[in-house]
Formats: sequence, C-alpha cells, structure tokens
Amino acid sequence: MTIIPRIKAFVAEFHIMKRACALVRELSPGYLEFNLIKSLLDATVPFIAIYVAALIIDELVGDKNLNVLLVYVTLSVGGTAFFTIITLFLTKKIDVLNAMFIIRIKKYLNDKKYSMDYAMHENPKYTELHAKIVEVMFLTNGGMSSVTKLLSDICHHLISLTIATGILIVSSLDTSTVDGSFSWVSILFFILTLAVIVISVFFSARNSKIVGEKEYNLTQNSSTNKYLDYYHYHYMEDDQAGKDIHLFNQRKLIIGEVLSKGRLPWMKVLNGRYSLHQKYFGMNVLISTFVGGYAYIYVGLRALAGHITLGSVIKSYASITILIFNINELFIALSQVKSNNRYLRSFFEFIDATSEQQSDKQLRIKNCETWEVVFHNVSFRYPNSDDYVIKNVSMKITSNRRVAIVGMNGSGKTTVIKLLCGLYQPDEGCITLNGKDIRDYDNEEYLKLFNVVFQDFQLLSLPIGENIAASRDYDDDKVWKSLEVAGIDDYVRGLPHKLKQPIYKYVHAYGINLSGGEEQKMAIARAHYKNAPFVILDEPTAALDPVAEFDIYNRFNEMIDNKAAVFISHRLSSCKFCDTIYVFDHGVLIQKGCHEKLCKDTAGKYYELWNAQAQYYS
Ligand SMILES: Nc1ncnc2c1ncn2[C@@H]1O[C@H](COP(=O)(O)OP(=O)(O)OP(=O)(O)O)[C@@H](O)[C@H]1O
Repeated sequence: MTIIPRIKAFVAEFHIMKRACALVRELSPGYLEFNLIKSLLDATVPFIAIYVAALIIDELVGDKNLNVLLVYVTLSVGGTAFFTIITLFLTKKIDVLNAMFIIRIKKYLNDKKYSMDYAMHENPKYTELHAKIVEVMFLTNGGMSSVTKLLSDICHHLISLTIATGILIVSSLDTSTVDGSFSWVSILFFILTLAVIVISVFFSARNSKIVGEKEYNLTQNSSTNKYLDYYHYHYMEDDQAGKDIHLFNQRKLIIGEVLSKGRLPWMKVLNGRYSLHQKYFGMNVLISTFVGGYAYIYVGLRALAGHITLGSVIKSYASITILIFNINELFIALSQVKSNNRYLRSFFEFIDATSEQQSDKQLRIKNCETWEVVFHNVSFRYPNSDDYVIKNVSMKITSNRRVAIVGMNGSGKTTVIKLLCGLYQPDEGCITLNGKDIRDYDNEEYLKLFNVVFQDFQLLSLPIGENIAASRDYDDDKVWKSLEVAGIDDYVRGLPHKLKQPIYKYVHAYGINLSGGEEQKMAIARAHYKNAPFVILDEPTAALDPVAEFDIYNRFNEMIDNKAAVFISHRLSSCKFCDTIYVFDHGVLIQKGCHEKLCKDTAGKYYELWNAQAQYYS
C-alpha cells in the first residue's frame, strides 16, 4: 500500500475508535476519563521511583548528606503511599463505571433491536449480526467492551515511551563526561542505540500485524461461542425447558453438541491463539532480550569510562528496557485496535441499520367509525428466501365482521396476520387501510390498531395488572373487566396479591406459575384491555379445556363488539360462526365464503378439512 491509502485507512480506523469512545462516554460518563488518568499514573509512577532511586544512589556514592538522603527516602516512601491510594481509588471507581457501562450497552443494543422494523428484527442478516456482537462483547470482551482498555493501553505505552525517550536523549546527548571532557564514543553509542531501537520497532510492528490478522481470521472462522452461549446460557437456564431436558434426556445430546460444535472448536481457537502468541511475541521477547543485553553493555561501558554516574546507570538502563517493552506493547495494542475495529464496524452497521418502514411516513391515523383493511393481490416471501409463502392473495377485513383463516400447517395463516399488522411488507401487490396504502401510515400508529393473541405469546415476570395493561400504570376496573371477559377473574381474586401478584419466579420468589390455559386466558385479557379496532386471535383457545373454550367463545362477542375480528384455528367448529372463512393452501387463497356455502362444495379443501375433523368427533 502506498502512503496516501495508508493514511486514509488510518484516518478511517481513527474515526471508528473516536465514535466508539464517544459512545462509551455517553453511556458511562467518566469511565474513559478515569481509565486515562490511571494510565497516566501507571506510566509515570515507575519513572518517578527510578528517578528518586537514582538520586539516592548518587547521594550515597557522592556527598552522603544524611539530611538530603532523608528527604529522598521520605519522597520515595510518601510518593509510593500517595500513588497507591490514588490508584486504589481509581480502580474502585473504574469497576463501578465498568459495571454501569455493561448494563447500559446491553440496554442500548436491546433498544436498537426492538426499535427496528419487525421484518429487520427477524431478518437472518441482523439476527446473525446481533448474535456476533453479543458474542464478541460479552464472551470474549471484544468490540465495544475493549475500547476503553485499548485506548488506555495505548496512552500508557505512548506516555511511557515518550518519557523513556526523553531520559535517553538527555543522558545520551550528555556527551560531556563526569569530569567535563567530551567523548565521540558517546555520539557513536547514541547512533547505535537509535539503530537498535529502529530495528526493534520494525520487528515488533511486523509481528504484531501478523498476529492481529491471523488472530482475527481464527475467531472469524469460528461461530463456536454461539453454541456455548445458546445451550449453556439460554436453553439450560430456561426453566420451561426443564421438562424436556429431563424427559428426553437432552443433557447428553446438548453436552455432545456443546462439546463437538462449541467447546472443542473453541479450544482449537484458543490453542491457535496460544501458538501465534508463542511464535511471534516470543520473537519480540527475544529482540527485547537482545536490546536489554545491549543496554547493559552500553550503559556499563559509559559508566566504566566515567561518562555517567551510578544513578544515571540506573536511569539509562531502566529507560531502554521500558522503552523497548512499551514499543512492543504499543504495536500489539495498535494491531488489536485494528482487529477490534472490524467488530466495531459490525456493531455500528447494526446500530446504523435504518428502518425501511419508518422512512418518510407522514400519514396520521384518524379515529373513525368503521375500518377496512384490504389485501390487493398480495405476494410475499421471507427475507433471504426465494419461495413465496403468500401468493396473489386478495381479501377484506372490516369492522363488524368476523373472519376466519383456515388451512393446513404451513399454509401461510400466521404470515397473513404478520402482513395484516404491518410487521412485514408485501413484495407484490399492496394492503390498504381505509383506501390508503398501509406503507404510507406511521408504523407505530398503525400497529396500535391491532389486538393480537399470537400462538407463541409471551407474558412477563411482572404483576398481573402490569401484564394485562402492558404498563406500570393501569386502571384496576378495566383490568378486572378484561380478566372477566377472559374467564380468569375468579382465579385472580383468589390469589394473595390479586392484581399485584407477580407471574413466574424469575424475578419474584413469590411469583406464581400458570398452567398453559391460564396463560392463554391472561393473553386474551391483555388483548381485551388494549381495545383496538382489529382483534386477531391466532389459535386463541388451543390450550383451553372444552368448557373454558365454549365459555370464552361466548364471551368473544362481548370482546369483539363492533370491531373487525380475525380467527385462526384448526378447530373448524370454532370458525363456523364467522361471516367469511378464507381457506389457504400453500400460500394461495383457494376458497372463501360462509361455513354453509363452503360445506356445499364437496370437492373443496374446506369440506375435506371439516369432514376429516368431524370424523373424530362422531
Ligand atoms: N420467519 C420466517 N422466515 C422464513 N420462513 C418462515 C418464517 N416464518 C414462517 N416461515 C415459513 O412460511 C410458511 C408459512 O408459515 P406460517 O407460520 O404462516 O404457516 P401457518 O399456516 O400459520 O402454520 P401453522 O398452522 O403450523 O401455524 C412455512 O413454510 C414456514 O416455514
């Protein structure tokens, strides 16, 4: 690479680090600054100690003045105590700020994740990116987690080598001997010292660069931590998985999986790193040893020739070794910055990902009496997939009408709901709300129109009232009404803390565990509380016993009122009462009409499904 592209590349790396530092400062004010102050102390204190030691030795060898010696010793002991206390204070402060940084960066990432469009959120490109960021940051302490340390290390090494260079230049250029005569030998040694340092710098830089590249490739080619992370920290930690782990003896399978795809390849990566460090940093150590030997000869000869005092011997020797050590470490840190910046690029790619659905949406949603959503020849395929899962679908959902969507597993029912709610956008055709393309509406406002109970709904480990209202503030009467509609009010009245009773034990030890049916009733109550103009129930009664199912279907009328309702259910008997039934097959809308009309078409899919189910109940 010629010089201009090199400079450009350096500036680009600098800008990424600068942006990362700004984020660290925003998330944990003072964290970076305290680390930098500590680096400054860590770098300067050894020199002060060496300087005072040199003064003491020169005094011992020279004038032997007890008062002066006392001052030096007091300086040395007092200084050490003072800096130790400051370092202790800084370390504690940094620990606290580090903990704050970790908590806030997790929140920052989650905020970003959940402010993305749902389509982006589910897009494998972004899920992969997010997984990699989390893996690097929280399992290997890289990416944003290592920005502060790297910057502090660089500052430490730069300060150390600046001071060491200063001391060396001053002592080497002091070409006058102790007795005042001039020596050309000193000049020669100074040039030789420079040459030794330049050679050492060259090898350190080269080796660090090689290690940086190879190390990045090693970790990049392995996604092993994902296995460790998923199985150890998610699946095995999830109480819900407990039954399956026990009953299907999954432990053995998981241990095998973790071992073969996680731990063993990860050990390979670690061993690879170890070999790299051994080989290349071993070379650096050899060079340092050589330079150390040279420093002994150089300083020793100057002392023997009477060019420098015994105190200067200590200062010069320490300066050369500190200089070489810090040059090595500086290049290692710089190569780490370069590798780490690749992770930072991924991090910022994720943070900068812009929501397509949120862009230039001006249209506000006005309250109105009746609502109508129409699918116009809609086709759709999931991101990164070639196959259409919804093909040329046209259908209508309006206020005061009940609609059912039926079909075999995988026929596209849930996908239709995701499209209806604006979680995904059609690839072909369009969906309109009251005549206007839903893409033109503000996405957040549009989402508020829908009350959905998905099959895989999630309740929170929070009090029941907060779960139902999806808020910390709620209207008690409204919550009780929603619980009554869902048929679970009596159960909640019997609980010790009523609406304040937490669900699950993840957060509260006195939280309660709910049965599948009770959870489903809670989800229905939550949907009722939201009171939106569209009610969508995806298998809303799958976990309910027949009595509860019958009971809740009777109450749905109250819940739905004059709203638009969409039911998805494999129990066709529960769809019978709908005004229109849409029948899907492999993503195609193949039939529509009321139950009676569809049953008359004896060659149709609906008749086949209805009869197949009726057989089991006859
Ligand atoms: N996030 C996704 N990414 C890629 N493909 C998906 C995704 N979600 C669903 N699919 C695929 O889309 C097709 C339709 O799925 P969908 O969940 O809409 O079917 P369904 O009719 O609701 O099924 P079921 O009755 O089993 O709930 C399936 O083949 C499924 O594999």
